[in-house]
Amino acid sequence: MTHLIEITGVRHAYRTAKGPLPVLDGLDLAVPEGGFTAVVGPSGCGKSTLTKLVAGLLIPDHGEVRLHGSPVTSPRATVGMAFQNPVLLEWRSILKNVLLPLEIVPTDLSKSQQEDRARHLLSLVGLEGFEDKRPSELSGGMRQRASLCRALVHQPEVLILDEPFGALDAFTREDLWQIMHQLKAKEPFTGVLITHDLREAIYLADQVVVLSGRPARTQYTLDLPQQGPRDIAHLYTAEAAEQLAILRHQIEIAQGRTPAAA
Ligand SMILES: Nc1ncnc2c1ncn2[C@@H]1O[C@H](COP(=O)(O)OP(=O)(O)OP(=O)(O)O)[C@@H](O)[C@H]1O
Repeated sequence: MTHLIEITGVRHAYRTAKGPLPVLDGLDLAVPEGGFTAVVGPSGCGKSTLTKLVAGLLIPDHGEVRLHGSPVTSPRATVGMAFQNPVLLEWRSILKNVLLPLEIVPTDLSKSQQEDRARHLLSLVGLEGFEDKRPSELSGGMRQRASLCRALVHQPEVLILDEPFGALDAFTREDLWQIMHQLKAKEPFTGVLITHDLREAIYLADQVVVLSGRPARTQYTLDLPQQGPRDIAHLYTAEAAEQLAILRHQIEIAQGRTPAAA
């Protein structure tokens, strides 16, 4: 199978005043085109570092990160990112916030096509009618929906989501999960989701990768094949309970609280 994202044998250490801090030590990850991989692991194990490597914001000390077979050696504009804090610019309308990447990334779209695309994305996430509002006039969940549109507006080949729903209340978070499935059905992308929420991982992803404690390596991969959007009711099935139990066990191993089976 050809993979859009291929990470092989990646090792990376940050240079700090106290010497090198090894963060990744044997990271392997492959995401096929159109795939959606969730990455979970103990706090501070190197999950955000992994996203920086995919975006080309960091270059690994050893090993390789490839997108469509070509090594990532500098920042890639074709990677869209959304974070826990949506960081929308208050002096711009919601529409103009969503259009921001198209002012930076080269595009063949005319100004009116760009605006049509931004409006289309906003309508897909239920923000039709809010295009001219300022970020502070929207709820946290609405701001996060706008930031997802901004991450997708330039049709990135990879969408990286670094705990985008972590600051939302449980109900808003579930709404956003369902919106993610609807978005993916209409605006296909290849995604990497960093999360601490195992339910979120099994609801959204078709592959969950568990990282070990720092320095992190790929400890375990759970495949969750899915055809089309998943019903939220999936989370209350025996199958989901079993998947969650497997992942919880793996996290305990990663945290050093349970020894790995021989
Ligand atoms: N630029 C940097 N320089 C030095 N150390 C860093 C730098 N960025 C991150 N670190 C350290 O590297 C380790 C891994 O950080 P990273 O943010 O990748 O972990 P994480 O798994 O995303 O954490 P969390 O689950 O808490 O969000 C942490 O100990 C962090 O303090």
